[in-house]
Amino acid sequence: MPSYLQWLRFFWLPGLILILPFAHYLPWLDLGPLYNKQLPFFLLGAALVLSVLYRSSRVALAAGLFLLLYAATSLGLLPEGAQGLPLYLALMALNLMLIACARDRGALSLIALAWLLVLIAQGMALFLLQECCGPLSRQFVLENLPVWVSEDRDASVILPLLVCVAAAVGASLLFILFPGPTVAGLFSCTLLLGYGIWTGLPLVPIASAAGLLLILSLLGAGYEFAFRDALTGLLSRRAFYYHMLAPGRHYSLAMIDIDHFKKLNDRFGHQTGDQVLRMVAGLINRHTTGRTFRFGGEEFAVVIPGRDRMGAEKALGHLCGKIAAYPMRLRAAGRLRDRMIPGRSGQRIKVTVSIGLAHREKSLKKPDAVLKAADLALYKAKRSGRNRLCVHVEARDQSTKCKSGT
Ligand SMILES: Nc1nc2c(ncn2[C@@H]2O[C@H](COP(=O)(O)OP(=O)(O)OP(=O)(O)O)[C@@H](O)[C@H]2O)c(=O)[nH]1
Repeated sequence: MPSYLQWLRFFWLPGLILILPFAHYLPWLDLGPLYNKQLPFFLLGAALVLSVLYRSSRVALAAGLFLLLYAATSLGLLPEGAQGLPLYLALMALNLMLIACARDRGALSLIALAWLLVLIAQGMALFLLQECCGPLSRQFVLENLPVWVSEDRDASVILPLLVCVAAAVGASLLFILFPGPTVAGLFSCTLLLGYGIWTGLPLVPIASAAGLLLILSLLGAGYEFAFRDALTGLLSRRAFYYHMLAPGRHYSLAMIDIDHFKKLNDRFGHQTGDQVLRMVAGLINRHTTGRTFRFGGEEFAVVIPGRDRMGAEKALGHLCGKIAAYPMRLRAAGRLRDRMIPGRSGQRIKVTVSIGLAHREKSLKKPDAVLKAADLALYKAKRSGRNRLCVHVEARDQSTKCKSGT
């Protein structure tokens, strides 16, 4: 599966929250509970507490910021009308983008505290500015912004809207560079703020939805932590066991092991070994259908759903050859590059894998039995020379057939 499609997984749940405001247009849906004035305090408070537990300074700052703004408007310290609020929301979007750039350092760290003070100072500066100069006048906007943006909209929302769009673009670029649930959550919050400014939605549903988005981003981070392998980005062994509790009626299971990985580690170092693991994981993902898991160490498992056994065997035989033929070169700094550059020297690293494959069939009904058969086939592939695919064959002698990858 292409990596950009994998990124989309970070937006499934935020997407559901982001379409919530559109439910406005569905007359049969009662959105009354979302307008409960206490709800934002509960949701943002929960996000804040969870962020401390998850040691996420970014979510803590975002939740703290929303809480401050919501508390200030609830107490009447900030104007809730169309004149003042959009500017605060835009400033918030800008800060969320900046927060997304930072690294998590633990919610109670000194840096997080310093940042919170800077954010409060910004809010106060904006408050004083509005107090002494009055709200952003229509005249100012019309004079300083292109006419096309300010013809039929309320002028006071145009500048905040532009700031919000800039923040959302910045956050989306960040997400492309550092995909993850936290950046996805903060990016979704900037979109939410932009939507709030655009429609003039009251702060109650915006703050509630922001609380939900931040909670979901933490739950997403928890899921990644529990079910993803941090090095390769593949699903983890734990996810494999959960998947094998209900793998479906027809599937094939491949166990893939990198050959002589210990030697490679010893010769080129652990860092190079890690890069080889990442590259092999990427190649497996690219050249197989089904779900790929990092089973542990230098071993991977692929569960291919469906009855097409020949198709699975063909794809895995192909994978063996693709990995053996893949040009990996060692850079001077000990880093690998995945393409040969003509004229550049660098030691070539040959990486091969052995694969054991078993299909779910009459004699192998339970997932444990399929796993055992695939493991035996892998053992056979190792013993008969490595760099090959061996398939468990359903027969009286439970034999295997093998095919070399070169
Ligand atoms: N760089 C790196 N090495 C790892 C990681 N996990 C396990 N290893 C190493 O993988 C090696 C596995 O070695 P073995 O189980 O002997 O397997 P092998 O050398 O590939 O031998 P065969 O499987 O028989 O071809 C060990 O040296 C582990 O230290 C990891 O995350 N990164």
